[in-house]
Amino acid sequence: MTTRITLYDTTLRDGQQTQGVQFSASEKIEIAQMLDALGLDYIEGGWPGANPTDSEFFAAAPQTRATMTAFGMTKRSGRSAGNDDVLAAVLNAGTRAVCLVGKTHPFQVREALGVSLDENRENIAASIAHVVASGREALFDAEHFFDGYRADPHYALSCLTAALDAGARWVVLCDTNGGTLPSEIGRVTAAVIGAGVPGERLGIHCHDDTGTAVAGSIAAIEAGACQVQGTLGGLGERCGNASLTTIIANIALKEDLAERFSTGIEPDALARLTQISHRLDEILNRAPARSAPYVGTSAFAHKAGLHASAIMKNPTTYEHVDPERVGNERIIPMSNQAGQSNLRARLAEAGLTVAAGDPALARILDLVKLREDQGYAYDGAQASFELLARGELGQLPRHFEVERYRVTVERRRNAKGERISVSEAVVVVVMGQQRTLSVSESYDETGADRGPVNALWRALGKDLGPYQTTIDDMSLVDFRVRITGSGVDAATRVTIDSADGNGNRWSTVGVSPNIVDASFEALVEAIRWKLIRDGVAPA
Ligand SMILES: CC(=O)SCCNC(=O)CCNC(=O)[C@H](O)C(C)(C)COP(=O)(O)OP(=O)(O)OC[C@H]1O[C@@H](n2cnc3c(N)ncnc32)[C@H](O)[C@@H]1OP(=O)(O)O
Ligand SMILES: CC(=O)C(=O)O
Repeated sequence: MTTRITLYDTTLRDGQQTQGVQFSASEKIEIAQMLDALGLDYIEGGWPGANPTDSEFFAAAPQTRATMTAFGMTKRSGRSAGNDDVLAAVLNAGTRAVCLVGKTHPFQVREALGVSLDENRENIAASIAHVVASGREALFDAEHFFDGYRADPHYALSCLTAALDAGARWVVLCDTNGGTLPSEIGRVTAAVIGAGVPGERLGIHCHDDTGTAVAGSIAAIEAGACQVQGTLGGLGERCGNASLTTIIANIALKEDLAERFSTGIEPDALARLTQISHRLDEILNRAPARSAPYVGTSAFAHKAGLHASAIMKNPTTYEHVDPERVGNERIIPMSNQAGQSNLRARLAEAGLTVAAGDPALARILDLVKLREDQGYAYDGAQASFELLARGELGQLPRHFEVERYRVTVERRRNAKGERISVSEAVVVVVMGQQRTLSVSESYDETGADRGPVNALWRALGKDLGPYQTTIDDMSLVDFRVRITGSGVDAATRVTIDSADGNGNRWSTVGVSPNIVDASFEALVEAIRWKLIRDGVAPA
C-alpha cells in the first residue's frame, strides 16, 4: 500500500517569477493543457488581478481534470476580507481552489508587513475563512515557514493552525528563501506532524538556492507531507523551485520511493516527460538544458570511451534507469574522450558499418582527437563528425567545391539619414563541369540586415544547380560561437544547427581564427550532410 502524493504545479505562477520568463496568456493555456495531460492534481494558473496576462488566462482558462487554482495573498490589515480588492480579484477568477500566501515568520511580519503577530494570524484566519465561505477549496502557503520555525516554532505553528481551523484543505510549508537543507526540512516536517498537523493536509514548497530543492521536497514527503509543489524543470524565482519533472520521475522510478509513494502519473504519461520538457523549452525560446536529470539532452549521453564500451555490452552498466521510461534517448557522442566503441556505435547510427579492428577506425579516432585539439568539438556536431569519418573511409561524395567567397559589411546612412548596415556576399561554386557565381545581400522579413553569415548562407543556397531542390527546405535554426584557446592560439568555433522540412535536425562545426570563415565552414558542411542524407548523387 503506497501513500498517494498530490502533485501541485506552480509553473504558471512561481515559474513566471523567473527572471527573463514572460508567458503570454495563450502560452499559459498550452502549458496548462500539457500539465493536465501529464496527470498533475493541481495547476496554479497565476495571480488574477496582478497583471493583465494572468487575468486573461483565467478568463479563458481551459477545462482541466486537474484542480485549477488561483493564487493570491492574505487580506491586508485595516479592512475585512470581503473588502480587500486584491483578494476579491483572486476570487473573481472563479477557480475551484484558491491558494493564499501568508507570513509565518515573526521577523517578516514585523519588517515586511509592519503589523502585530496577532493581527497577521487573524488576517490569515479571516482570509482562509472567506475563501471557504465562497465555496472554494482553500490552500495556505506558509511563507518563510522554515525560517519562522527556527526563530519561533510556537508562532509559526500557530499560523498553520489558524489556517487549518479556518477550513484550509492544505497548509504548505514554504522554504521561501531556499536556504534550508534537506535534513532540516525533514526534521521540521516531522515535528509539524508531531505537533498535530495531519500529513494528509500538509504540503512542501522548496526553492533551489542551495541546489537541494528536490532533495528537500523528498525529505518532506518521507517525513509525512502528502502534497509536493514545484515547477516543470525547476523554473521559479531566483534559482528556481523544486523541479516537479525530477520529483515525478524519482517517485515513479526509484524503487525505494516507488515502494512507498505513488502519484497520478501513468507510465505512458511518464514516457512523455522529455517531450513535455522540450516543448516548454521551445515556448521559452531556449535550448533544452543538457544536464537536467532524466530529460536533459545529455542525461543519457555516454561520452567517455570506457562508458561507451560497457554500454554497448549492457546499457545498465552506466545508466541508472532506462531512458525510454521518461521518453529520452541514449546518445554515444564522438569526441577526444572516445574509444573505438563510441566510434563504431556512431558510425552504425550513420549507416556506416566498419568491422572491429579496421585500421580506418584508429585513423578516424586520431583525426577527431587532433581536430578537437585545434578547437573543433564533435560531441555537439555529429553531422560534421560523420563527414570526417566518411572522408577517412573513402565514402565522402564531393557534390560541389567552393572556389572562393567574399563578404563585405558596409555601414552607411540611408536616404532618411538613418544609420544602416548592409552585408553582401559572393560565392563561387564548382559542380562537375558547372561553375556558378551567386551574390546575395543579407536581410530578414522586415528587410533589416542580418549580418555577413546570413549573406553567405543566402549566396551559398541561391544556386546550387542540380542540388537546389534538395536544399530549398533547409533552414538555420541555431548558431553558437565560442572562442577556444587564448592569445596567439585563439580560434573561433562556430556550431550551426540546421533543420529541414522532414523534421531532421543536424549540427555542424567550423573553426578558424576568423568568425566568418568558421561560420562558412559549418554552413558548407550542413549542406554536404543534407545532400548525403537525402541520397543525392554528385553531379
Ligand atoms: C513568496 C512568493 O513568491 S509570493 C508571490 C509573489 N508574487 C508576486 O509578487 C507577483 C505578483 N505581485 C504583484 O503584481 C504586486 O505585488 C501586487 C499587485 C500583488 C501588489 O502590488 P502593490 O499593491 O503595488 O504592492 P507592492 O507589490 O509594492 O507591495 C506588496 C504589498 O503587499 C503586502 N503584503 C505582502 N505579503 C502580504 C500578505 N501575505 N498579506 C497581506 N499583505 C501582504 C506588503 O506589505 C506590501 O504592502 P505595502 O505596499 O503596504 O507595504
Ligand atoms: C509561496 C511561495 O512561492 C514561497 O513562499 O516561496
